[in-house]
Amino acid sequence: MAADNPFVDPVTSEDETREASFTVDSTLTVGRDASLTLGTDTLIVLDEAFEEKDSKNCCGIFSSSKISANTRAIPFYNIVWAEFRDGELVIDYAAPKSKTAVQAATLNYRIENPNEAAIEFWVMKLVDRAYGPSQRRKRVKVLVNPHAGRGRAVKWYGRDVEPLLKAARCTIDMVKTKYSGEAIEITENLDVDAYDVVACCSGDGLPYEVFNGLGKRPDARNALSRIAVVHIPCGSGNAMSCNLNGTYSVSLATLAIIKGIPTPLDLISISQGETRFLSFLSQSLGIVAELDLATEHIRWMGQARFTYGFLTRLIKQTTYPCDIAVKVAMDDKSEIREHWKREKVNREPMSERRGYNNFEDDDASARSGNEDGLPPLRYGTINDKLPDGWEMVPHNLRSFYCGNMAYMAMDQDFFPAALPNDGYMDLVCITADTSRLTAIQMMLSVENGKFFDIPEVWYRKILGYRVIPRNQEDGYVSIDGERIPFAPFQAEVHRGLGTVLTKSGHLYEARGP
Ligand SMILES: Nc1ncnc2c1ncn2[C@@H]1O[C@H](COP(=O)(O)OP(=O)(O)OP(=O)(O)O)[C@@H](O)[C@H]1O
Repeated sequence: MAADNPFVDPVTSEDETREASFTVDSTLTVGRDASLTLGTDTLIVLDEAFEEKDSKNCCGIFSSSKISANTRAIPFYNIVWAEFRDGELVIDYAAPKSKTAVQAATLNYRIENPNEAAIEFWVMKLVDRAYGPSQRRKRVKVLVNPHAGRGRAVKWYGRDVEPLLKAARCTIDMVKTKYSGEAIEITENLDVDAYDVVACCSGDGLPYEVFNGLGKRPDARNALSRIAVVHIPCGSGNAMSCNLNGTYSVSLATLAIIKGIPTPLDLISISQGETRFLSFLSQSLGIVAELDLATEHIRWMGQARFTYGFLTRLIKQTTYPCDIAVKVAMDDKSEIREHWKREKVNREPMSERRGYNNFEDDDASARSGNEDGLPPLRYGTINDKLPDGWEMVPHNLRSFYCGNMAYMAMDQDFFPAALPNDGYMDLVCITADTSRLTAIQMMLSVENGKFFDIPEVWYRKILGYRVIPRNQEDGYVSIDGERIPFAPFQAEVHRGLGTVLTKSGHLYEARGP
């Protein structure tokens, strides 16, 4: 049973019998004046030497975990490795450096006349508690975009990422990308049996390339389910880390990845012209796409450029005419909220979170065709006739915004009901008849978490859509923050096609609706 359930620590379950016949104290004495105790959530370190070190002020990184002059508590979450070798006990952990950063640190104790079996068993229990259901010693392909953000990704990798991965005994294979699109080539040809994780030290642009590289392979489905794509926030747009790691901190994101639990991720096929590619984060047209893509010239304003861009478009009452057909799954906010609450406590195994096992819709093609490549399109491409039951409706929108994750940036929880693998995209449309005042309220409400409840926010869970822009020579369509041609496109979601690592194993780090 334990092997089927990612939320049960298999090592713990299997070892219950071993433990029963092996009376091991939770406290390990590691010297005359020191002991280590496995507490509920922390390792409690009692060491007379702390007092002395404190008086010499040489134990700064440990001070935030101080319980008393000679006792410290290290959360199991922060412990990344422990081993007993050649008479020495070594515990590697992420020590708090500031409120928003951790750094690799080590505790060493040489033990005279050790009871090796007892110590090894104690170490095993410590590592079990430190990792829970998360895989240890992950094999990580790291891709660093040297141009991401303000060009500091390489420096941050060396300072914050690599030391923690090494402390966790991960296998590391790092490559700096040399040109745009190289991450697609690398992952299209990656030996997926040799790695567990592809980690992008970048903005959201590199994960977008990685999903698409894996998606181009003849064994796309296998590759996308085996390899967890993760993000270490080094760019200017870092929504992925916000959703999965709950942080913009490079070192805290690295720790979240070391401890992350494989989680299936819905991916979206976009069909435009003759091409098909994948989106993992969002698709937008109208005001949000322009803010994403057309405010580069005022980048010096920082986050304020979005507010400025939004207000100038609002004053001009800019609208975006288009024809839209949507395959709606839920359009009632209370139903959507109940759905999210149900999913929050859903502990279905991973295998049940991929594909549409009980798809009651019109088409069985989703499970037919090539078993290995990308799943067939249930709703066809943009060039096919409109699927049965879909209806093109003319709209005059201010914004068409479709999300697969909750946060679109730090504190920008646009899609609070989004879930990693419920098999739906979340769609927010803002219509032209929304007053300027309401539009401003909406903008402000995104930060204070009240966006979902504003009556004028038109929020739906959907399976697919087609958009055809009208009466505009040119404009902006943004897919995961990347610009694509201003031309008709169609989207449909594939349940749990991709894989990421999350802290919970099934939710984003957002509050929910
Ligand atoms: N060596 C390179 N030279 C130029 N472009 C690169 C290189 N490596 C990656 N890229 C491209 O940089 C783009 C943006 O990358 P990323 O999202 O990592 O950073 P970012 O700072 O958030 O960027 P942006 O704000 O421009 O989206 C990606 O499309 C990627 O293909």
